[in-house]
Amino acid sequence: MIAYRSLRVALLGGGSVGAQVARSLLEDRDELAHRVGASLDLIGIAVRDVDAKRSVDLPRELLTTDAERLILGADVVIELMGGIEPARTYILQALNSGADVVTGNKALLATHGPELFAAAEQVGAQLYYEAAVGGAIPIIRPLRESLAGDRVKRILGIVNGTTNYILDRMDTQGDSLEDALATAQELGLAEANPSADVDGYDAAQKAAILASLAFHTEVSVDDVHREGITAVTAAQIASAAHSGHVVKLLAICERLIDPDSGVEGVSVRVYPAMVPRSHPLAAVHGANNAVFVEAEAAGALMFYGAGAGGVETSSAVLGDLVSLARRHVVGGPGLTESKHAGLPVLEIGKATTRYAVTLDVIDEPGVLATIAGVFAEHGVSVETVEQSVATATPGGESTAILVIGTHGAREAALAATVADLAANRVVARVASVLRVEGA
Ligand SMILES: NC(=O)c1ccc[n+]([C@@H]2O[C@H](COP(=O)([O-])OP(=O)(O)OC[C@H]3O[C@@H](n4cnc5c(N)ncnc54)[C@H](O)[C@@H]3O)[C@@H](O)[C@H]2O)c1
Ligand SMILES: N[C@@H](CCO)C(=O)O
Ligand code: NA
Repeated sequence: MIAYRSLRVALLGGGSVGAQVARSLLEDRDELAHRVGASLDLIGIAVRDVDAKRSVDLPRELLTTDAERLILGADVVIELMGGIEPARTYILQALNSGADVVTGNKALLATHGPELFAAAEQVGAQLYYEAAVGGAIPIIRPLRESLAGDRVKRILGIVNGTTNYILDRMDTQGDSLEDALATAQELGLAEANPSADVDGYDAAQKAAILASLAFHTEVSVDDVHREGITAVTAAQIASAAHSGHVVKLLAICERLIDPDSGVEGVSVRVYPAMVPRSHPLAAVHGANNAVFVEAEAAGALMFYGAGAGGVETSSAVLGDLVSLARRHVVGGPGLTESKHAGLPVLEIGKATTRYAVTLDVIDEPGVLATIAGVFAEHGVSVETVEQSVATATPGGESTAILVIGTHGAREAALAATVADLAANRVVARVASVLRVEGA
């Protein structure tokens, strides 16, 4: 047996991911030592309660409630507690004492990333976070390293498994949103309070992290336009299916020329959108995640797999740990965060998207012309129009359903069109406005 030098590893958090990381560190000790060229010695696991029941039995002598003391004796700190505080303070403490850090904490990175990366750079420490986006799926390293010589133009990501599960059930089983959410909760996918997932907060955090890396620009979660899935109806899903689309909650990061100033910026947004069934993202079912990257030289790439799960996510954490530990052994500076481009983050009104607008209209001569006129007035070009059979309302009026597909239009122009349509006498109801992406 080769006598390796020892790297002291402190683990903060022994929950769903942390416990699996601890198990691998203990069970695969020799193999990991060969891969790293140093032995990874788990010196302790900081938990809230050493007597709590866990999915994996962790050696009692490793458990401690004194995280600060544990950090002081470590070469590498793995933060898997989640949340902003005390995770932020602990990571800063670790970096400032010269330790390298692995974290999966998207909430923290999307709000305090620049502060953490600056602290790491100041002391030449490394900060890795593959688990923060797409769980087990390698996407941070590909953006940070593999595509470092290319120019990413756009990312379309399904980065929240819970909402993808819900929308997939609505599409494949015909469930209502409420029923699909209840099933996701029964399966332990969605929390009792599902807001972080269904309101798009989790996806927005991941979008901020992806955009920062892809565009070499600091993007915070506050810069991300966010719409969740709570307003998506079974009727919208059925109507999307009818036109060969599927509805997905997308995290969209794209380079954009500001239509007003002509200056390049980025647009980062999360919302449910119709995706053509022929697009690779349409085939992402259940709670899986996928990130579709369009780069100038590489073309279209898709990264697909398990976006969550303790065992699966531990793979990403261990991959980071091995990479960072190798560098720790060899010495030299770690990867620093590249933010030199400093592109402005443009508000959603400057983005261009295609739309499907569904209207209940009065069925009388000239209505189609009136509606086409409203679109034309705002410079929104109509690509397709579909009218379905007229029905009589309880008031005796005849109505028809119109589904209007637009060419690419500015968000602001579309919003003004919809407001005018809603106020028009011939429109009984704007039944649905959904964006179309990936076409
Ligand atoms: N679970 C997943 O599938 C998944 C996927 C990707 C990323 N992540 C991220 O990984 C991190 C961990 O997630 P998880 O699912 O394992 O969470 P979890 O809730 O299962 O575990 C968190 C652990 O941290 C401990 N903890 C929390 N605050 C603490 C404190 N102040 N002091 C000591 N211990 C404390 C808790 O007791 C618990 O053991 C989070 O940032 C999460 O966003 C999780
Ligand atoms: N709640 C998240 C877990 C992984 O970040 C999801 O549903 O994808
Ligand atoms: Na990942």
